[in-house]
Amino acid sequence: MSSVTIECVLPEHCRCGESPVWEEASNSLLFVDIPSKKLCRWDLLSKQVHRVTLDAPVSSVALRQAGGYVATVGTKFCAVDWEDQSASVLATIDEDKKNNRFNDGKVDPAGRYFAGTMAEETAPGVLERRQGSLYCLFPDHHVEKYFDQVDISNGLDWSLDHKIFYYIDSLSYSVDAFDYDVQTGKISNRRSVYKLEKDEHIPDGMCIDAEGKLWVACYNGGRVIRLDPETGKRLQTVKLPVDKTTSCCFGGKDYSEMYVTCAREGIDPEGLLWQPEAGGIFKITGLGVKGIPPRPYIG
Ligand SMILES: O=C(O)[C@H](O)[C@@H](O)[C@H](O)[C@H](O)CO
Ligand SMILES: [Zn+2]
Repeated sequence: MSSVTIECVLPEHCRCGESPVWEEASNSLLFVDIPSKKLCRWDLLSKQVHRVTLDAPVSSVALRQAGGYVATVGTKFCAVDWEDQSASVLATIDEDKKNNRFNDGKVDPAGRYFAGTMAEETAPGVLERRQGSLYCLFPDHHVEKYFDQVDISNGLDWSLDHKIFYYIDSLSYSVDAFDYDVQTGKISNRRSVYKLEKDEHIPDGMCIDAEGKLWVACYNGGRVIRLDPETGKRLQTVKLPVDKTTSCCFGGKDYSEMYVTCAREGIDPEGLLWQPEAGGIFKITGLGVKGIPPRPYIG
């Protein structure tokens, strides 16, 4: 039995850290700090972090096959040139909803960029309900809307055989599944595969492991949980020394380490006394399971 260890590897004070993505080519972790409008890259060997500030909240980032990255910035899908620190717009969504912004996003097994929206929060978890939608940016840069009525669009990933799309609307306290057609990108047949328990609080970011099990970061729950989407059972709970865990991904050597982002915003000074590392990047080792590489957007 390997033993699980948890370490804060980067004492960043992210207001809302999110969207961790491992970039093998640079041996680094990408992540965003949404309200700070920052896209960050942390180099595993040098331990240096580079930050690019954009002109609107950056809610997710993904690799791009053509080089650089893609990111969801405000209500735009953007291409990001890391060298000259610029973002160019690929598509704009929710133009009729002035208070909306993108939230979590990820690239599907065929290289399409999925991301959902939400109304801007006045405080963590406080927002106008059902304003969000789920979108997909296709390789030719056209966008399709899949559904609306979303509260906080979050956690997304695909099954290892690419036949299921997993999705979280946080305030439904449910992890959902859809049938997935990887040829067309179409989703159908929504159902719930796991309902969160009270002490798990709010489901946020999610990733799949190499055994097809789901890892969900629990906002306010201070943990990541491992779920079997076939049986609907929780298999494991890993607690972290911070409350507002937001998302997780596998990375490092052979994708054998898990990286977890979290938020500092919304914690009062008293709370910060017992969780001084809130907003940092955490690394979990010894899980005994690996992840899979992130896919690049192919447009
Ligand atoms: O990171 C996100 O997904 C949202 O942008 C955050 O604001 C929080 O998760 C939310 O506050 C939880 O309720
Ligand atoms: Zn999130």
